[in-house]
Amino acid sequence: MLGAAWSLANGYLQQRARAERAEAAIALDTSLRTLETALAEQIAQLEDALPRGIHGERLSRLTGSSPVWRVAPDGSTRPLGRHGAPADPLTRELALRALGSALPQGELRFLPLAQAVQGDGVPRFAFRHAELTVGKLTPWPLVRPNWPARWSARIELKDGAGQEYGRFSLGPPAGADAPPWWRDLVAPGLTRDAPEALTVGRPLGASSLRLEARLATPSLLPAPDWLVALPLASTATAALLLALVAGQFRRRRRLQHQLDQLEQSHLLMSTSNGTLRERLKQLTASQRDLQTLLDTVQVGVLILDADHWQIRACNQRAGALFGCDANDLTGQSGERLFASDTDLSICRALIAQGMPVIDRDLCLKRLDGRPFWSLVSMRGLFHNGQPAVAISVVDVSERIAHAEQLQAEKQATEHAMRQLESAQAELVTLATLDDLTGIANRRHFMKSAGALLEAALRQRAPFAVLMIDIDYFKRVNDTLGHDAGDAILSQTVALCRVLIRQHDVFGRLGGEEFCLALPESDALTALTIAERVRERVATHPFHAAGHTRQVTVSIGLAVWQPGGAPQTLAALLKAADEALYRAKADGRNRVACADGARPHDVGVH
Ligand SMILES: Nc1nc2c(ncn2[C@@H]2O[C@H](COP(=O)(O)OP(=O)(O)OP(=O)(O)O)[C@@H](O)[C@H]2O)c(=O)[nH]1
Repeated sequence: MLGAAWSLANGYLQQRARAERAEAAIALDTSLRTLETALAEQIAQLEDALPRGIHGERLSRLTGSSPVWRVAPDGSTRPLGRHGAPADPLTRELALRALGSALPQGELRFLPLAQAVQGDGVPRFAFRHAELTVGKLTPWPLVRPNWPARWSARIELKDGAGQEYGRFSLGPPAGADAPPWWRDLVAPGLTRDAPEALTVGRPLGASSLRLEARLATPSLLPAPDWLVALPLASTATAALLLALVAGQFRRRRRLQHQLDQLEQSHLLMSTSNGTLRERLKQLTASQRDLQTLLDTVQVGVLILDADHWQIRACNQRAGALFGCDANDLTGQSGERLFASDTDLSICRALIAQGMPVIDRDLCLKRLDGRPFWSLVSMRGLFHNGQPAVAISVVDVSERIAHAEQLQAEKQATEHAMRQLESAQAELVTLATLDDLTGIANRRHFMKSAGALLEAALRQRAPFAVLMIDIDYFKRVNDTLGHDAGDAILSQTVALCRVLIRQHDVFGRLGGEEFCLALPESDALTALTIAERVRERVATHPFHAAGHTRQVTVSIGLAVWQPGGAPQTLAALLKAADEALYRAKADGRNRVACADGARPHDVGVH
């Protein structure tokens, strides 16, 4: 009897040990696959959230959460997801009541909410899928094979304030036979799509959403009938069984320890993913800020791929500059934006050599072919991991047009200034020079000679004047005509100008009468100059009106000597005029000195 009982117990225990090992392996495999699934989804979320270009699609918003509850052997539950809801007391209660000391370990996992904000501004949420994973089942001694039929899960969607937005259930009505999908659902590690999508048709508040999953209250499971026979076994068999059970419990603790380690890893991964998700949110926000900034600035920005110079992205200003929508500009060849092939070649060569193009005035072309001047900068960079070229464009057409207008106005002003100066010079000439001879007129001579005399008086330097008059000039006019007289007047002045010094002043006082002011000239110097003039004119053959004429001049000389009484120009000229009168009276073609100059007159015939 004892041997048979031992054999029976031993066989049973070996069979049970095999079953538990198989279950443990399944549990491990399930946990690993759960981790892989979570990891794959996080990677998918990361990829979805990666920026797709400056003007690409709107970035996906990471919303919702992936609450995962793990039911521990002591009946406690705790969330594994970063945003998981707190452990549900009802779930704990259910687990304890249903399973006693042989608890199933599993996860309720509702993966993640897909959110869509549609045109009416109402957010809609739907479960992508939900899964219930039972990590470990212990069929002995309390759980019967049909226990899953007594379970169901009710899922509620609530916001942070507890406002409910919808609910649905997983599982058959209590007491009904389990349909095939429910058996599949509770099979270890199996993931099942949610039976229906849940749509929330009204706006949500600012608070975040959370999911609550509750297990419906199951019936307490009755103990199997054969268990009643156990107290009838012998004390030794019971002791042996208890020892074997204790060994199984030790084995079970080891497996539990491994599962706890896995759980820790999962928790760590969830925490890391939460950090990553937070970082992605920040990146998304900064990307949004950057996009807003790019769309706000008045600088056109384009990103071209480095190989083909095809436009990958641009901001709205760039679209406006090139006369189209930014989306229409994307995909175009960047080369067609250049009005000059030479400019294009130079820019491409510089970028290819890794050199930036900084603030170049380039003529670019709108998509309809109209050129416009712009200030362009370019440099190479990496965009979405690919070598690219960033181009900034500032329209300077108005500035250049304004500069050209200013240049035209400047040239017009300069031309007007030149005309004014010319007119002014002409006026000065008219005001100061004699029309016929080109020497100073009477007014200008009086002014200039007066200034020279004042300087001479201050410096106590001698100052002389010569009054020159052509002899018998009336006869010239009468015999050769007035024009010939003009010609002889001009020629006489030209002869005299050759003989005078740079600082001397020569003027026509009227008619055929001229005056020469000689600064720093005493009587002898003035007399020498006067004599040269007289002789030069007298010996010059004048040609006028087809005739050759001899002309002579008479000269009156007056001098102010240092030490003498101060003289005025008028007084000096009067004295010179009186000397001239004497020269005429004495026979013309001679030089006569005023009183106080030379004591004698000089004459040559
Ligand atoms: N062609 C010409 N003749 C002028 C000009 N100004 C004055 N005359 C003439 O010069 C002549 C001056 O004559 P007079 O004052 O009598 O003197 P003159 O004939 O030179 O005789 P003397 O001076 O005494 O030797 C006049 O016939 C004027 O008409 C001028 O600008 N051009």
